[in-house]
Amino acid sequence: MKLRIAAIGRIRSGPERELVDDYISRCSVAGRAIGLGPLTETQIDNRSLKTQTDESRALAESLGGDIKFVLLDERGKAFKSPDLARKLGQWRDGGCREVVFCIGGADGHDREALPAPDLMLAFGPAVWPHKLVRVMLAEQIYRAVSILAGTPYHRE
Ligand SMILES: C[S@@+](CC[C@H](N)C(=O)[O-])C[C@H]1O[C@@H](n2cnc3c(N)ncnc32)[C@H](O)[C@@H]1O
Repeated sequence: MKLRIAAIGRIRSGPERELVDDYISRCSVAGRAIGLGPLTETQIDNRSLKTQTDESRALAESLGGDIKFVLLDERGKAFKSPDLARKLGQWRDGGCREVVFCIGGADGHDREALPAPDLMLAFGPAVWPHKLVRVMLAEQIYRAVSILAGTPYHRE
């Protein structure tokens, strides 16, 4: 089952770029033997997108068919890491082809321009900057894959 982060805005360089790239590559290695990955990233260039609705439409167009759609939103459900891992494992075992995790831009999502999500995932009720959300999401996906792979990365 492929894994993908789709995000509004491009992170070209800097500490967030380095962290996201590191988790993406670690995740793709850890998931290889257990049918998860690669983890990839779609960065949506929003320089010519004028409104939140334009951004959400562009996100919707990038999704593709036959996917599980995870919307990142502070109003969503917070998951313990092992529970997120379990959810990904269930989707993989159920024959899901790809999971796409979507992060909005500075103004968030226009829900009417997006399909209904299979899961709305929150990293708590606080609003985080979208670049940090991308780093945290890449890490949590890597953590979930590590849990399913049985590696010692995650500790409780
Ligand atoms: C700066 S926030 C946008 C905040 C916007 N005012 C709103 O109402 O959604 C940019 C994006 O980061 C993600 N995000 C921010 N905080 C989050 C949280 N606590 N949990 C999950 N995603 C979050 C969401 O995808 C959001 O669209």
